[in-house]
Amino acid sequence: MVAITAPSSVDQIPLMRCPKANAGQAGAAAIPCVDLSAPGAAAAVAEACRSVGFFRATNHGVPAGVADALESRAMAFFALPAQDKLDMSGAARPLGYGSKSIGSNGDVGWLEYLLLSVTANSVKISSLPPSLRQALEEYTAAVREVGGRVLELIAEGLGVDRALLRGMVVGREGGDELVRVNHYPPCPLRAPGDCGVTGFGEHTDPQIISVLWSNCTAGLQIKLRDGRWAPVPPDPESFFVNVGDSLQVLTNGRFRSVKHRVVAPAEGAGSRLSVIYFGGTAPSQRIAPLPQVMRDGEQSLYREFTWGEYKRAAYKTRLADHRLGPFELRAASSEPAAADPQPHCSSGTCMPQQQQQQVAKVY
Ligand SMILES: C=C1C[C@]23C[C@@]1(O)CC[C@H]2[C@@]12CC[C@H](O)[C@@](C)(C(=O)O1)[C@H]2[C@@H]3C(=O)O
Ligand SMILES: O=C(O)CCC(=O)C(=O)O
Ligand SMILES: [Fe+2]
Repeated sequence: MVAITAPSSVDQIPLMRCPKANAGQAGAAAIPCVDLSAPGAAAAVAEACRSVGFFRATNHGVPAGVADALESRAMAFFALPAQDKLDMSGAARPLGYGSKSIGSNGDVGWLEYLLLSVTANSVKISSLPPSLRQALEEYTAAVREVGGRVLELIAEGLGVDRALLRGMVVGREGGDELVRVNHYPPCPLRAPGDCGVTGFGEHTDPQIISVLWSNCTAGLQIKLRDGRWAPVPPDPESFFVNVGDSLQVLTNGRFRSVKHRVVAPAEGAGSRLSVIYFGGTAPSQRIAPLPQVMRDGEQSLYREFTWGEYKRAAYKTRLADHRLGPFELRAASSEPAAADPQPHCSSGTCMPQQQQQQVAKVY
């Protein structure tokens, strides 16, 4: 097991329980798969973004070694003492190294992570080990290509200029692309009832798209349109793409940003490692429905805003909040209740505090 000495401020975090996925294997089957190199990929991508807001992408052209190299370098980094990780990366504010605390508004999860900004040519990192830095650079260059290809396919599927969305995001000067490496060690805690421990609580991603890779340890779940949670079977040979809030707005709600969450691996399951590329745009970019997707007389469901404005507002919210709410113009885009169909612990805490403290020391 990876030994992490958590900073004392997070030793006492309440760990949230995470009810089991309730869409079962049928839910997993509901996850669309798109061969990015096939003829008809644009239509398939658009249909997946419309129906689920999430899909598995195959034939993406990234050699397996690229993610594998990053996985081994990242695991070696996360195995270092906490102080070394903090010294090398700085404490997440929001960029840097974080442990258990997500964002700055009280969200917690059973994970540690690196959150990094991608600049024009490279990942902005001060003093990470050179081998990790190199693996991150290579991975980022590759995943950006996948993101760019997906954005071209989305544009084609929507019937807008093929380069429009890619140009908003990939390598855009002054843009806002992020890479996050999440490490979820096996969790020795047992949540009461039919629950697991929350690794990363339910949320939507605020950007345009997110492209995720994970190792073969499961945990990611997405919320289907009918409110059920579907497990996403891991597949290190594929990438997983999800629609972010900004793409929901750019399509005037035709594509919906998908709620997702991660359940921490149980003891014996191995560590989950995920790497996510978040394709955001420049702070000055206006986020509004693309005129080319609108039908005659169709009204925007959202008031106008820029990415900078949305991001500032988003970072003041809690993970599970409906971040687009304050930007919606009418109830037509109503969000299904955030509440899970299965009841949560009323206290929000599922571990006796003494047990939490013990576990914080193990983890
Ligand atoms: C609780 C939070 C963490 C987050 C910023 C926020 O206030 C709400 C959105 C969160 C999220 C989710 C997707 C990405 O992981 C992330 C980097 C992002 O852009 O929005 C995180 C933010 C974070 O971890 O700082
Ligand atoms: O780690 C994962 O699989 C997903 C994490 C996630 O949703 C995020 O970092 O925004
Ligand atoms: Fe996410």
